[in-house]
Amino acid sequence: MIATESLSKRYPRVTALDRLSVDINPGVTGLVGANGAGKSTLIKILLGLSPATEGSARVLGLDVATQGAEIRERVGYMPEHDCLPPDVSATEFVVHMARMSGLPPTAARERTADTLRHVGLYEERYRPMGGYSTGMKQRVKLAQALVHDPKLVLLDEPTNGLDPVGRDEMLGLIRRVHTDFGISVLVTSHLLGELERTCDHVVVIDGGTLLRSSSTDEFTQATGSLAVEVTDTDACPDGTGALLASLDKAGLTTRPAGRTADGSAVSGRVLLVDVVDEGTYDIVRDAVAGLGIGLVRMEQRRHRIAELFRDDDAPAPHPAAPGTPGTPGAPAQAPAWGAGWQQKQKKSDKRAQQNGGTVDAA
Ligand SMILES: Nc1ncnc2c1ncn2[C@@H]1O[C@H](COP(=O)(O)OP(=O)(O)OP(=O)(O)O)[C@@H](O)[C@H]1O
Repeated sequence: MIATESLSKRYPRVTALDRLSVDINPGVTGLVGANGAGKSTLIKILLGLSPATEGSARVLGLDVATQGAEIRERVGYMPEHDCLPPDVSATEFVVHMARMSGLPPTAARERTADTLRHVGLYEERYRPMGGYSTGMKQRVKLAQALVHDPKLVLLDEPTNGLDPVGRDEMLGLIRRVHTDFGISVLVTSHLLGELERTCDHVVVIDGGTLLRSSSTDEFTQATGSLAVEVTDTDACPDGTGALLASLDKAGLTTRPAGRTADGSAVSGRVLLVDVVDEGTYDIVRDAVAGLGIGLVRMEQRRHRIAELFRDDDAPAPHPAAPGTPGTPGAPAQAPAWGAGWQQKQKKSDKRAQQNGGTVDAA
């Protein structure tokens, strides 16, 4: 679908992309990076809207340097910024965009009605868009990207400004763009966590360079950890603490399941136990039975993408205080960016500041 080869984009004071080589296959791909990592720059180059300084890129086999117009005929684009005229309705706007893409009037109207229904806009599609909520505006922006039935859509931060429910709905819609219509998707986000549920593949960039490109499964593959949750009893009022001590004594390595951005544990009732071999399961079971407490669950645990980008030297998690409230069964609320990402984010922010509003005409 997309192939870049040593792609660079240099502005007078900032290198937005630095020799980026990446291949993106059909499906739903997440392009993730902190603010200023170069995501929007890459999208603009892929659409043939901004020339690369060095290197090359092909989209659907077409050269971005010379075949931008052909690419834009076949590719839908949802920009990050608010681009909707306030005085026209969603229907008028999307019909207009469909006509601009070359659809005849009747087909443009039919496709508009179908697409707006698909993104969940009904009666309100006849109202001026100036009165729309952020969620409704994002849906219109998605609809105009889909209306000409492209083979690929490039979605720049589609969940920006949405509340958690709105984010989930938008991510569900994006997933269905591929499953229902077979349209491939490249979606950018600075939130790692939201992409692991939506994407088949994730490309991570930082400071314009490729950090990692792998399938979501590879990112989150099963680890050698067991998540264990136990109950308390009158005889053993801190079941988790007692189990931790018992497993430590048996020579197993244990730690609390999660930590917040400041490194403190949030899921005090869930312990992670490193699996040494099959015998680990028996040791945990016997320890629970020996303490006379109940076993709520014992399951193989998967990584969350954000965990892979935590600094190794980040503060170690503290064992939870007895009785720390937690959500049994739910993974700990990992920060969108681990400590490593936060440092990189600061670097990127600094880079953006250094840029000091310099705007390249490109
Ligand atoms: N026209 C421009 N002129 C000069 N510098 C630019 C221009 N466009 C982008 N940059 C700089 O290039 C870097 C990458 O910007 P880009 O918009 O691609 O990042 P991004 O990952 O999309 O971040 P965001 O999510 O904040 O938009 C930033 O440092 C930005 O300030």
